[in-house]
Amino acid sequence: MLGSAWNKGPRRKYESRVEKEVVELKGACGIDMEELQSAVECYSLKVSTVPEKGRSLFVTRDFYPGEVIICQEPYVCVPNNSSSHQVRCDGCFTATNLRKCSRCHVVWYCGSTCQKSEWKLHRLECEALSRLDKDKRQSVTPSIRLMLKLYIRRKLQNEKIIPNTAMDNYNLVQTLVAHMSDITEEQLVLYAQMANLVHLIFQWPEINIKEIAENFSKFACNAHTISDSELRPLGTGLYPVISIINHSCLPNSVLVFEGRSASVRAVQHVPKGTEVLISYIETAGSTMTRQKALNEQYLFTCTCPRCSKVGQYDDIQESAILEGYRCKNEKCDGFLIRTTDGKEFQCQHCGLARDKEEIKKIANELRSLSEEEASKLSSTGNYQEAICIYKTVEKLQTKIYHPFSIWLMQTRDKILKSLMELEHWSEALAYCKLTIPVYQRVYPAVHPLLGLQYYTCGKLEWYLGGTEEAVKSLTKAVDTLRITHGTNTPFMKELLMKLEEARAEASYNWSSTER
Ligand SMILES: C[S@@+](CC[C@H](N)C(=O)[O-])C[C@H]1O[C@@H](n2cnc3c(N)ncnc32)[C@H](O)[C@@H]1O
Repeated sequence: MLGSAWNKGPRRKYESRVEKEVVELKGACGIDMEELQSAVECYSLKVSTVPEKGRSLFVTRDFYPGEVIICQEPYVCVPNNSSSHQVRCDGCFTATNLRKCSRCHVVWYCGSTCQKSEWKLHRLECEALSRLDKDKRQSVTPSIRLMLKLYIRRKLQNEKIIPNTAMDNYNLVQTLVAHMSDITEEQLVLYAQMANLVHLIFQWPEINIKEIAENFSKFACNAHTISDSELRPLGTGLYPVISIINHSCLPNSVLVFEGRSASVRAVQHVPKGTEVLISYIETAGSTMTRQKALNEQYLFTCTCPRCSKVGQYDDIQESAILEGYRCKNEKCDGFLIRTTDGKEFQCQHCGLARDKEEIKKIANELRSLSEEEASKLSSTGNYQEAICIYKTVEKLQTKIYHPFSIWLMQTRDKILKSLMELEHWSEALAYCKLTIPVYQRVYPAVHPLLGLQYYTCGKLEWYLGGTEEAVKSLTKAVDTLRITHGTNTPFMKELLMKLEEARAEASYNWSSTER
């Protein structure tokens, strides 16, 4: 099944990462790197190479919380349309009033404005897709489409149909990290199969299967999930300058989207000369969980200040709370550590021992419950049935996991979302309140997820008539989200308006009780 170009000759041994970066910085893309440096200089930024990390983005002036460090339109992007995701418009990612392209029957648009704005890119894709039979069209996943669009964009820029700019050209894609020598054989085979499909769809002799496979590997560690203001995933995009930003589990910046355009905002003071760092992953997990996620998808070992604590008492304690077990005494909030003989766990607060076998039994019961089934049920609108499964999971998790467990927090979040869909506001508020102390513990004070949870809490309190509580929660939401999301987006304008209305209502209620 593998393409001939891929099979011919031995797999090239790739140069070491940093060496490769230096070659790329000085060599093939020399001119573009200079152009890129002057383009990012306008943002008060500089690209430098750091040992063990490769290219990195540094600030050349102080940035303050809430300030946009850089924003960029995608080089290419696609909505996550699939059988398990809502279908969205290729232009603006909306999910309403959609119509399929009448020729290829693959791509959707909300109207002629989006269809016209995407036409330059879609024309060649449409031609290629409409040659496929129905079965083959089914195999055109969002990742395949992202690759088709990448090559079309390259072709249109080469032919000067779309202009090249310093921050928007294919040479920047060429400089992205691919990690070809580090990925598993299984991934390699998958990328080669996907590359074959792209080759077959295009039938363009000038594109080479090996290069397409390498670009799939680049997507895996450089593309970003485009999400809405409430961090619900909508699609995937490649932003070649934002892709220069490295990861930290204690980042100084956050990546958010407004429509398809991406903005990186400072969440704390970023002094001149500091590296801009965002988080690539969910940072609520233990060091081991975070390291695993980073190693598997991004193929590096994080050495940020949080990860450097691995093995120290603080880190052991944090892992035991976030992902470990609870004390047998229900009134005790202590965390458990395995005893030296490995047969039991011991509470580090009250000293009570807990039998490993008893925990194992409940863990097995938990494993037999299908959370996958619950997630399918809620994605098809069967919220009541999904809640039943999640509540059984929650009951068992409460028996074994620490009250600040992230597993318990995630289950309660799923129950909360389903309850909101069913408009069971009062129970939803109770669940939201259960999650907030965990959010406060696992996320830094300025984190979009914490801000959004305050927002949900505030909205529910307001619907339920708790105006004063709503004002407090919405104020906390605004304090956080004005930094992570800015103040000019429709989402933030709506939140600010809700806060104003809640304040007005609270002062009216107060003045009427005074009278
Ligand atoms: C999106 S790219 C970031 C830019 C990249 N440094 C470059 O040279 O193009 C992601 C890759 O950068 C590297 N990287 C990112 N953050 C890192 C970190 N904290 N430590 C080491 N390598 C890191 C990893 O190789 C990762 O796969």
